[in-house]
Amino acid sequence: MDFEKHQSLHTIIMLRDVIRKWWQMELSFADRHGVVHDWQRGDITPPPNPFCRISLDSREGLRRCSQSVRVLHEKFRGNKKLRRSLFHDCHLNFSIVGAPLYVDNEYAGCLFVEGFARQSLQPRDVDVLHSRLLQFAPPLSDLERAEERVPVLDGAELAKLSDLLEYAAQEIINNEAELARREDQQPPPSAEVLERYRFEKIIGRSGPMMEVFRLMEKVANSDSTVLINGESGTGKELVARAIHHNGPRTDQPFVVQNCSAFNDNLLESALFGHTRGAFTGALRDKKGLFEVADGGTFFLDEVGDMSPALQVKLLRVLQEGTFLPVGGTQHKEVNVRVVAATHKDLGELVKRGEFREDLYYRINVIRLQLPPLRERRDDLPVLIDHFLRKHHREGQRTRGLSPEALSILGAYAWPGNIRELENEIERLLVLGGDFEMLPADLLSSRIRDAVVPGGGPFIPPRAHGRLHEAVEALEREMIHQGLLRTRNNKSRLARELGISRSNLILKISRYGLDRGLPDNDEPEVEA
Ligand SMILES: Nc1ncnc2c1ncn2[C@@H]1O[C@H](COP(=O)(O)OP(=O)(O)OP(=O)(O)O)[C@@H](O)[C@H]1O
Repeated sequence: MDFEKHQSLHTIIMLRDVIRKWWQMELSFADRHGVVHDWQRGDITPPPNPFCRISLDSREGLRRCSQSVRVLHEKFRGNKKLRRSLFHDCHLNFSIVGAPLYVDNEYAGCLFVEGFARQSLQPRDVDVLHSRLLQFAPPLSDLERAEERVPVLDGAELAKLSDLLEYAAQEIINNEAELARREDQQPPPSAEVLERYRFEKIIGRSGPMMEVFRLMEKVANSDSTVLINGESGTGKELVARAIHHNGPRTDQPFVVQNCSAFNDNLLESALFGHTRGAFTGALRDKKGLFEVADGGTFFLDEVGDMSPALQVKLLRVLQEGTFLPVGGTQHKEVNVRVVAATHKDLGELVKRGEFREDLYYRINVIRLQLPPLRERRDDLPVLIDHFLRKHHREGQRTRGLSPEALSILGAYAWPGNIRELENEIERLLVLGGDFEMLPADLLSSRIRDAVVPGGGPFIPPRAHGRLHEAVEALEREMIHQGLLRTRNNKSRLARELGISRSNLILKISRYGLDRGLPDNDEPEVEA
């Protein structure tokens, strides 16, 4: 959830004011990973509680405060039934109170207020507090005054604060639903915009692609860093190029580098260049790609595969526009717009400590999510048509696909996405010889077998015989295709089909569809 868009809500402004006036504390937000974005950005309003102020000021203290918030967040995340406020004691033994946020029944983060005591501090408490603080900060000179400034909330006050937090959370949830409703009602992108992307050869007219076009239109003219997320072959590079060509840097270079293509040393030298003698074989100075891209756009593909050392260097380029070539002693300056892409969940990598959190927030300014082809099947006919024209050779008859071939392509899960579809169509055209309509048996066996195990013919729904048998045949087919498409994710498929998970499992077993399928489904906690 993007908390920014709720900050200006009248109710949130009022509640924030009330919390400040009554208790001198701050209303804060942690996202669905338990990350407090304001703190990450260094945007910390100094709390009057001097112990908390010192803690938030120090690197280690901030880490411990964030960890304390994360414990509260884990309690919410671990139990979907917890919808009311909760308390937790922080690393300094003060209290945090938080209220969870749910959007579409999914946990989306929490609102919290921290840094208060639940009863007056005793001299012994102050000593303990002070000694904990000493673990990462210099001694406090005036302990007595510090102690007086700690907000103390008794039971009744605490109940009020919890109510306010729950109220604020409800306001945000309502606002989120309202924004989603308005988004749904937004008019589709203008004909001019669609024409432009058609020119860029980005084909798509499904809902998810319209959303992508709308966002592209917004980001193209800005200079902000963009993160494109999507499985392999979904068109990340194509979209990055279009963003570049539709923005002010279009006359400047567009440079591409895949971060998983080289080992660390080679990648560093490719990105940042090297000086003569920097390593064996470096016979002369060599410009890095960041320098080549100066003034233009740099598309960094598979950014999630960058080593920690290179992540530091990339962060510096993004924050300061400078870098040091390998073996160099002088920083170089560049003005490059970075469009990064990955098929990985960078948030997850951050949690596992494999991707720097500060870099994540720096590149995740605007995120474009490219849908996999299986989630935009409406685009299949236009994409097939596009690739039939694209790979049509001079002198060949214009050809189409037989209905049976089309229905197999329509049912296939396309793990390799548009790249796989394009290759398949190109292959069909080569193999098709003089066929007017390309038949299903020319399709790759991989595709035929996945759709109809054993490679038998695809049976379209019957239009004759007994109704209940035809309905059962259709139901079986839909579940079967769904299992292939979702890779056996029963929770997701049940949601898509609009039936309960237990009902789906019963049907799978009744139709004997559970044989030979990998069991990678995760049980879902029911709300
Ligand atoms: N919407 C689209 N319309 C037409 N062609 C597309 C579309 N999306 C992707 N393609 C084509 O599919 C192929 C793969 O696209 P691209 O290289 O941009 O994907 P990618 O997500 O960057 O893949 P990878 O992560 O494997 O590098 C390209 O030939 C591209 O032209």
